[in-house]
Amino acid sequence: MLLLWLSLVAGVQGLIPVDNDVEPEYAVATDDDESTPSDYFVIFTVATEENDPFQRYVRSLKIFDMDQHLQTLGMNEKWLGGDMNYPGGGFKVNLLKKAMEQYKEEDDMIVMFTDSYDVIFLADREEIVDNFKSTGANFLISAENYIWPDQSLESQYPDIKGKKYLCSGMMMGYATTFWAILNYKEIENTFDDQLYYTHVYLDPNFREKHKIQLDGTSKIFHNLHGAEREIDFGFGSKRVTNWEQGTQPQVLHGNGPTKLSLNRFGNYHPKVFDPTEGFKGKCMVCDEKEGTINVEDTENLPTILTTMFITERTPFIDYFVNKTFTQNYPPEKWHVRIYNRVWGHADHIQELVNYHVTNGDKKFASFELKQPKETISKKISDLYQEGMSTCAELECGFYFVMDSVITLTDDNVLKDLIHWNKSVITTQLTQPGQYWSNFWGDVSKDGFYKRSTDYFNMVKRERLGLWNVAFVNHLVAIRGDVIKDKKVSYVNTKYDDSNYDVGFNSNARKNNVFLYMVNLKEHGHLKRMENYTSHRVHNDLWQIFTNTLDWKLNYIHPDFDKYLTKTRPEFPQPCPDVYHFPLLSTKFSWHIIHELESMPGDIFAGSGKTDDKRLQGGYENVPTVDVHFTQINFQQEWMKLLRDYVAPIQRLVFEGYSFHGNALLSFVVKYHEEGQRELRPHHDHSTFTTNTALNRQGIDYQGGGSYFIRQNCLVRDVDIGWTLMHPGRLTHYHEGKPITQGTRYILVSFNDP
Ligand SMILES: O=C(O)CCC(=O)C(=O)O
Ligand SMILES: [Fe+2]
Repeated sequence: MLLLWLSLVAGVQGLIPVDNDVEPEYAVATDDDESTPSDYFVIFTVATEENDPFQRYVRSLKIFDMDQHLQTLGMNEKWLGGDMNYPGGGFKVNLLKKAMEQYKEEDDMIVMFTDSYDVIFLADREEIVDNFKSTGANFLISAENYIWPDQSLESQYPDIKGKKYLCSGMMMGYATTFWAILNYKEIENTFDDQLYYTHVYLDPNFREKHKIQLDGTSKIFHNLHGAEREIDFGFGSKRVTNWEQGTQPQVLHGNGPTKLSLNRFGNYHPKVFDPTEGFKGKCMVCDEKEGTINVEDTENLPTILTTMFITERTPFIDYFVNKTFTQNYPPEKWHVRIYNRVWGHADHIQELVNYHVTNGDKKFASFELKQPKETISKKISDLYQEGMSTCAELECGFYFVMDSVITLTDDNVLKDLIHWNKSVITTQLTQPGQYWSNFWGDVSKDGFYKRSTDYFNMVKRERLGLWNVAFVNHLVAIRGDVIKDKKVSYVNTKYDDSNYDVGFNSNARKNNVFLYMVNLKEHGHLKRMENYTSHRVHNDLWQIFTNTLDWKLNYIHPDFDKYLTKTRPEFPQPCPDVYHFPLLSTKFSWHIIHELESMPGDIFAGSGKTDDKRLQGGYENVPTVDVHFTQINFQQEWMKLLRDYVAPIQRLVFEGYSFHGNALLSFVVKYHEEGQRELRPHHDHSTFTTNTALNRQGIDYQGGGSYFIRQNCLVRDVDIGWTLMHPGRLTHYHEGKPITQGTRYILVSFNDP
């Protein structure tokens, strides 16, 4: 026994690197030692490059401590097995034959062969070997429902339990048997390997002599093609189960058109994500450090290129450009490009560039702005492709595509994506309150959207993790080496120019590039681009219905939310029952003034008289020089603002009353030293009034202010966007104090008249 034992161990040395300095202890090994014969195991695979699916394969082996058994054949060698899309692969058989020669007499050794790009392991060696032994076979080959590549052999297949046709992507058995199989016949490199094994299996004498079986019931191997529905996903700690056969397969093969299915299984198994832990589940792979980039190590951060693409008219374009420029990344390692294809944005973009680049303090590694005169005649896909080639020329470590449809609300997006070190990755961006996002869980045959079973769980942010998905766009980080190796491209003649992103994703999938989406952290969202008007100066002001969240980010005062949580006694009250809070942003104030002042002629002219045709009664008791929101079609927008932001504050400060949502008169008042300077004492035609400062007392004008006569109280120094809220038709008899210099703008709304 001991003699045989030693010869076995000699074989093991070929599999596991042995440290020569260590005294070999195996000669005195006991049965439960590491090097018992059950250890005598090797897994072969053939792979010519260490791409994403190969890394997934190796990780699945590592999870079960089996990577030590792996021998990869053909790595970095030229593939001689013909076109992978057609029958071929005899090359695999010949590589195996060469590698197996050394084990040809090892009759206790168990050898496994699997494909790697479309295979994952789901169990450990012990379970696999035990299951193998329980079959009584000397050699076990995986089975499927379809005959390939030679249908004419149909009648020769023996009937067995479960699936009866052979698939050569996964097999295992004793080394001596495998050797016999590999030597059944000579095989050309370009001959089909599956057909080779089929001939072996369909030779009844050979099959019986060598006890060759197919694994018809997925005891070990499960091929997904035509058998996806037999499989119960099993989650995290639970196993993938073939409920039709009552088995728990240990190796899963995404053969044929089931690659995306396998990707989905691979999002959970082995030990990738466990949705059973807690409500949201647990991303197990997210905790793995191996292969990731430490983005805290600023010295060693990769050089990057970010490219902003503006290919359609975009609301809140300045927010998009600003948030890109202010990302947290060392500028000396950061190249920036802008491709603008929209004439209407050209001047604005130039201004933003002047601010951030020409006059900014960040000195970028390089910068270029391409305006419509250069970009408009080019195809969109060519612009994206050009950006990518620039990245290759600049030897960048990562290339970021950033489309103007995105809104980033976080400054660490670049680093957070680089961290994962993936070939292609995005962060989940979704239209607020919608299921429209920047990734697809699955694609149909034609390459377009298809819902995956877990898409909603991700979009609703119920499952947070790192996901291998079918399609990503709008914010995409692509690793430099993937670009250099030409595995990704925006050029794809199958799709028209407007579907440049569909073409990109299709190319990537074809080239075994995984497309990741991470949703651990909320980095931003997507805007809606439809219904965007173009006839205003500040069209964004009218976006409160279409892009409500962006409207808030841009036009509501940054401190507004803090006041929602205050109690009434905490609320600033400059005069009795006159409350004071930050409502609108400085940007809103500037935009609304600018919008009115850029209208042709003088839109304020003609107002300020008691006869007022704009009013239903045609008469205004205490007229101001003003513009009513009805005049600029802003009334509905303003009412929404009242409902969404003013009403909750009103309920807080005037307890027991609830805003009815009416406001017939909302207007911008202009006091000017040469026009109307003041407003005489009056009551407002409202239950409560809001009065918002749109410019600065002491800078833009002198004097002014709201004076509450009965309370003998003047409020003068109101910051931009801050709003006074006071009772209207009773108790707060008030006047507008005269300005002594400049122009004063206020926004007044008579609420619930
Ligand atoms: O000038 C002010 O602050 C008061 C304006 C006012 O009372 C009004 O427009 O009704
Ligand atoms: Fe008033």
